[in-house]
Amino acid sequence: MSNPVKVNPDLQKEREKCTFNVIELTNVIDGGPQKTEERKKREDMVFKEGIHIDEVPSDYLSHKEKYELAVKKACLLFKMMRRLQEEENAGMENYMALLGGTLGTAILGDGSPLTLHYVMFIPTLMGQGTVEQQAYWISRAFNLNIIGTYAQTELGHGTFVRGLETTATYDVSTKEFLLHSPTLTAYKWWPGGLAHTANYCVVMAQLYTQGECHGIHPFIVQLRDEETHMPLPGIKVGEIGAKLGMNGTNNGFLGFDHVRIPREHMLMKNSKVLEDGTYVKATSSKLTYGTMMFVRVMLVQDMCNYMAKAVTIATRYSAVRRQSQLRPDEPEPQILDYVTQQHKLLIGTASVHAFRLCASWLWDMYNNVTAELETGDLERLPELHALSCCLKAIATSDAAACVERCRLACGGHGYMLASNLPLTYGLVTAACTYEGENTVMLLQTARYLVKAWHQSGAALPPTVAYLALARDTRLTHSQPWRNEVDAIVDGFQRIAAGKIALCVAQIEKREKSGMTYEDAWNMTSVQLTAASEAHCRAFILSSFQKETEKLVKTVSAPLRLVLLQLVELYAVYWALECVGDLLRFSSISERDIEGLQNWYEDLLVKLRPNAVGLVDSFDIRDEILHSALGAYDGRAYERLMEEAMKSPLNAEPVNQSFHKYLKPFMQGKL
Ligand SMILES: CCCCCCCCCCCCCCCCCCCCCC(=O)SCCNC(=O)CCNC(=O)[C@H](O)C(C)(C)COP(=O)(O)OP(=O)(O)OC[C@H]1O[C@@H](n2cnc3c(N)ncnc32)[C@H](O)[C@@H]1OP(=O)(O)O
Ligand SMILES: Cc1cc2nc3c(=O)[nH]c(=O)nc-3n(C[C@H](O)[C@H](O)[C@H](O)COP(=O)(O)OP(=O)(O)OC[C@H]3O[C@@H](n4cnc5c(N)ncnc54)[C@H](O)[C@@H]3O)c2cc1C
Repeated sequence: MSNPVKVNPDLQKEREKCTFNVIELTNVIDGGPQKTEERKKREDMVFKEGIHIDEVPSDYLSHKEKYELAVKKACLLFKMMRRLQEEENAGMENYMALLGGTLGTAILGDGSPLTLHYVMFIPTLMGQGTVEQQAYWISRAFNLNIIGTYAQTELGHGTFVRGLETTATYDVSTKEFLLHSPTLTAYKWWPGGLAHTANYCVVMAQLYTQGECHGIHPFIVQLRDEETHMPLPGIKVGEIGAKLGMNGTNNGFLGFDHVRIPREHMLMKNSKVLEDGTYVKATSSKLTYGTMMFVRVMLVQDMCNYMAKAVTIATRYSAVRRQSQLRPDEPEPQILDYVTQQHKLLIGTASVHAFRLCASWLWDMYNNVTAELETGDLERLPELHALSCCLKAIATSDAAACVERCRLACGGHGYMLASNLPLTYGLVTAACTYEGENTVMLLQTARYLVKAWHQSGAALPPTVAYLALARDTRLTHSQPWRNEVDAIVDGFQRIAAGKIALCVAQIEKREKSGMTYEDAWNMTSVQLTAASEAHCRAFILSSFQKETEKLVKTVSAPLRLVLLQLVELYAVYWALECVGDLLRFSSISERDIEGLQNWYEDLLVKLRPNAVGLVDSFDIRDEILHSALGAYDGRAYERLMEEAMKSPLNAEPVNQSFHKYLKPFMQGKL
């Protein structure tokens, strides 16, 4: 971390009072000193290229210019990556390392038109293509000889994948599929990079062969001529328009008018259509949903990157900003001294650690289950699906709440685009919808939980094993409450189990009163999402605690203390947020709640001196933070003024609209 000459003195003092070694924590976060060094080298290399430098801040560009800049940056970045690949023979892992961390969030800016190529097109080729198909397509895609995207969502359907309308009908006479959009609502709508960037794409379409529909399957379709980039005959493609955020991603629409593709362009690792039109079924129809699961798993880590950025910006700014009066006759305090401010920010820091550990746990599970799937073992797929759905939902919604809280914590200056908090919010809130809308994701997990509830105890998979214990109602309120992290984890498991039990009972009651199962489910769905959230919170809390306990065995005593305080803070924060549920489902009392509140306030006091050290340890460079408020040197006011001077309106003292409109209007001549 470079230490510029002039650092704001308040920020400097914060750093001096930090009780642990910031670099030690950075190493822990990166996975070891070696990894920190590698990351820093990658960052140096990228920033030396100057790809991140904008002549004019992109906020002042038009929609079209923003797209053109995003394409330019993506090309420069990949030129560099190609060079790297040649020099160091680096593979996909290197791409992930480069773009998967906070560095990725800086280079991609307000989204990139090539993200979908890497995040979904290539993974779909890898996960859904046969060995021959992979050999043919992956190297072309990896070298960017072709650019692809993932076209699933349609104007009429996003969530309900089974309801997609695009058809792929096999014509045995020519051994081709006919891609067609029978209605306006069948138009593909949303895919990133689809509008003007991709020349190929994976299309999810209803497969028809021998007169029968077999559900949705993936097909590779060429969209544009490889030389002229003109859309091919029968392809209607364009951009869907300006959005709340992600305006660099070039989201598009796509319609087909009887477009023919060779039979070999159906990705056939799982299901197949033979030359004579015979359909061969996959071991599970849900394997087609594999890419979505991959991205959901990746998103949990991605959300940590955004939360870490937001909380770094808001915490440093809170150390620099002085406002109001805390004690009479004393100077205005740093806003970080207000306990309400600590309450807003420290939970953000703790959340980064909690989700980081869960993301890593989930990534390992994903890799293990994927390896099992390769051998035909599908046993753990439902558990992984249930966990990735609820973690995707809670990570994205917590991240959106965290970024918004950080923005509000910066007062008016947080509202400035120069703070980088609004753009970050735009990126994060999009993730609440894409890759499975959050309510829908929670209901998928609830479906699994209800099933698990009906299973016998011995057969329960590890992440729901606690249900067996909690199902024994005699235990529910028998144990006295203790104000300890263990008790809070146990309390959350009881909340989850209690809510699932109530949902199951409600559904049964409603069915007995004559409702169909589906209607009873729908009537109970508000409670089902709450049960699912509680299950997820129990999982996050228990993983955060267990993984941190393992981790602290290898760190110095001062750092151990701080990391354990973060676990406590996270646990007590959520216990207080869910105090009604704890009263309902655990043995907690009013007195215990007072104790919890005191414990929480004590933790804020203990963590306050380390607030800046903790965000410094995320080691996010200024180029990545891209914020006038959050830079390492704390020169927030100077930077705000410098950014204001970049406004095109400040290029001239009088704007032409004065002479054209204001003056005539003021003089009654307009
Ligand atoms: C220069 C740059 C370079 C960059 C390089 C960067 C490199 C690295 C940097 C990267 C950082 C990251 C950045 C990210 C950026 C992202 C960008 C944006 C991406 C956004 C993409 C999208 O937005 S893309 C569309 C996603 N669109 C959905 O997400 C639809 C949701 N909708 C469903 O997903 C289904 O529709 C839904 C509801 C399950 C029902 O499906 P359904 O109706 O068929 O199923 P049912 O409900 O009937 O369930 C029937 C049984 O299937 C089971 N099951 C269901 N799904 C299953 C599954 N997946 N696996 C196993 N089992 C599954 C279920 O558990 C039941 O099991 P059981 O019967 O045993 O109970
Ligand atoms: C920025 C962005 C990028 C995207 N990129 C891509 C891409 O690259 N490729 C791609 O294919 N798609 C992409 N999408 C589309 C995205 O995957 C869908 O928007 C998402 O899956 C939600 O579907 P929907 O828009 O149809 O919402 P809807 O399903 O219409 O949701 C609307 C409301 O209905 C509720 N609802 C729907 N079904 C249920 C249910 N069963 N039970 C209870 N409530 C329900 C939802 O909770 C929500 O409140 C992108 C979307 C965004 C915003």
